[in-house]
Amino acid sequence: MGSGSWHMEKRHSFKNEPVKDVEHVLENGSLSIVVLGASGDLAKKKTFPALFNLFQQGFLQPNEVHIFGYARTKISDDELRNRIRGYLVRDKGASPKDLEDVTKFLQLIKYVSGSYDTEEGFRLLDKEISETEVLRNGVDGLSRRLFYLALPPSVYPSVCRMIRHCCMNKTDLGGWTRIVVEKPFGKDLESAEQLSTQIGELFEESQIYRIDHYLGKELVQNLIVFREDFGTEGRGGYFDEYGIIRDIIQNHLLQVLCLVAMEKPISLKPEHIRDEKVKVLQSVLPIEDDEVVLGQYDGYRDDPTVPDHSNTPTFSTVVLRIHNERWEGVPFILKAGKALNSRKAEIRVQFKDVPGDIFKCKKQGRNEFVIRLQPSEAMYMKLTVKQPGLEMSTVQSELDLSYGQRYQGVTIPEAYERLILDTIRGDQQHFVRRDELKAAWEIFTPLLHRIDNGDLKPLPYKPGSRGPAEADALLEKAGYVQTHGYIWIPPTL
Ligand SMILES: NC(=O)C1=CN([C@@H]2O[C@H](COP(=O)(O)OP(=O)(O)OC[C@H]3O[C@@H](n4cnc5c(N)ncnc54)[C@H](OP(=O)(O)O)[C@@H]3O)[C@@H](O)[C@H]2O)C=CC1
Ligand SMILES: O=C1O[C@H](COP(=O)(O)O)[C@@H](O)[C@H](O)[C@H]1O
Repeated sequence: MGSGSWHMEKRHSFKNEPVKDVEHVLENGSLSIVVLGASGDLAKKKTFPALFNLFQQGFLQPNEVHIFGYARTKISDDELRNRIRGYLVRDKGASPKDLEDVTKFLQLIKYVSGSYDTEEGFRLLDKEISETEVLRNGVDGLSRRLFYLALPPSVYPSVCRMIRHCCMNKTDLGGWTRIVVEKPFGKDLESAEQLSTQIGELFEESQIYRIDHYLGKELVQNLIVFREDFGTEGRGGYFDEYGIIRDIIQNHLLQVLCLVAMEKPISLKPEHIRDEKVKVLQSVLPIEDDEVVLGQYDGYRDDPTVPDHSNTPTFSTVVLRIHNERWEGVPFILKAGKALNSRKAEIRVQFKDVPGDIFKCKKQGRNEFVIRLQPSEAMYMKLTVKQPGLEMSTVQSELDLSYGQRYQGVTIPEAYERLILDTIRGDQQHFVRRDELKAAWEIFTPLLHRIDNGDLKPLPYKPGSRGPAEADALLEKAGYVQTHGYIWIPPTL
């Protein structure tokens, strides 16, 4: 950086670049990526598009990679390809080059049909993988096998057993077998521990990648507001069994909180970072009922897959207290909801008022540091400054780092893209370790059981609102001061 000016270097390529302090071994040889549950929603909307983006950027080399879809539905290779084709190219619209890449990518995909609890299908899958390995490797390549479980957790144990018995990498070729498991990892502490034990008997912790896609987002830290402008349309059956705390707060928001509140790790090594996150989780005090507001939007129960008397919260605000030297007395407010007034995810750090304010409370609001995760990724500092002019009056303004403006032409990778690449590279930094998962469930299980037993009831709120008014009252009680009349507008180009 020169004096008086600055410049930005664009990273033209970071393919195979080792990340500092993380031991990556450059590997060559056959890489088989198996998407189990390939017929499903997540596979078509997230997993295959992420693989396509990695392929387009050269991280998945056609001479090394083969992709397998596996599920019970009886379809051909081409039928699977046709199901996912329309999801591969991002919103921007497809260029002729994109379409050419889509065709090349789809040619790498094969489909195998089979059940999740019998050996027949998995033996067939192993045969298909082994044949491509022989074809790709010649004599000295590696056998790398990545199994992505885009499946309901109820089948994880049997699927893991089948992989272990039928589909492990060929050790005579070297390489590895890794499995990626989706949330929800259980429904409470006991069921999560049971699942962890079942999978842990089959695979080493270093082979298990518990994915939380919030950890793959570009801007991830403490999160005080999380709002969505859509309800549970089409997912009511799943959602009603889990509710907003299990769906978003216990995992995504808590992970983000850990990254904000943790102390500096000894190094960037995944285990050092995860050690610090566990310390934060273990320092969280039991949740008090009067620091929780639950809501359910009007109309939620109209979904035919939702029971008429459902007590499931679609909204929650929860105050967490971290009992350690740094954070004693600071409320961490986690808020998430369906069918709210806007769809956004952000971390908002509000600064206390300065004691002995010489402006005699004429300031418009408190200073805040905001990290906007989505949409319009940005970091901005909301500040009270002097209104330019002869008068000594104040106004709110911001120092704004908006990514769209600052990093023009740079495509921000999708969370799943980054995380799948991490799995291939063997980097577990952004995945949830077993003890982290346990500590996270320890925090929320007592509250969840009280909700499940009907001891706490959700309050109604209107779709398109901020949630129940009681939630704003809780924020205020916790010490958060809402700013009125100031709105940050993401800059347009
Ligand atoms: N969809 C999303 O946006 C997100 C999903 N997830 C998680 O990812 C995983 C997959 O989600 P999603 O794709 O939405 O799920 P789906 O309900 O679409 O299920 C995926 C596939 O699993 C098979 N399947 C469904 N139900 C059962 C069952 N009861 N027993 C055995 N097999 C079944 C079906 O394939 P077939 O019948 O062909 O075998 C289905 O195509 C889940 O754990 C979910 O919580 C996480 C974040 C977001
Ligand atoms: O895991 C889930 O996350 C999505 C929100 O993810 P985002 O990347 O779109 O912010 C949420 O809508 C869904 O209910 C939940 O299962």
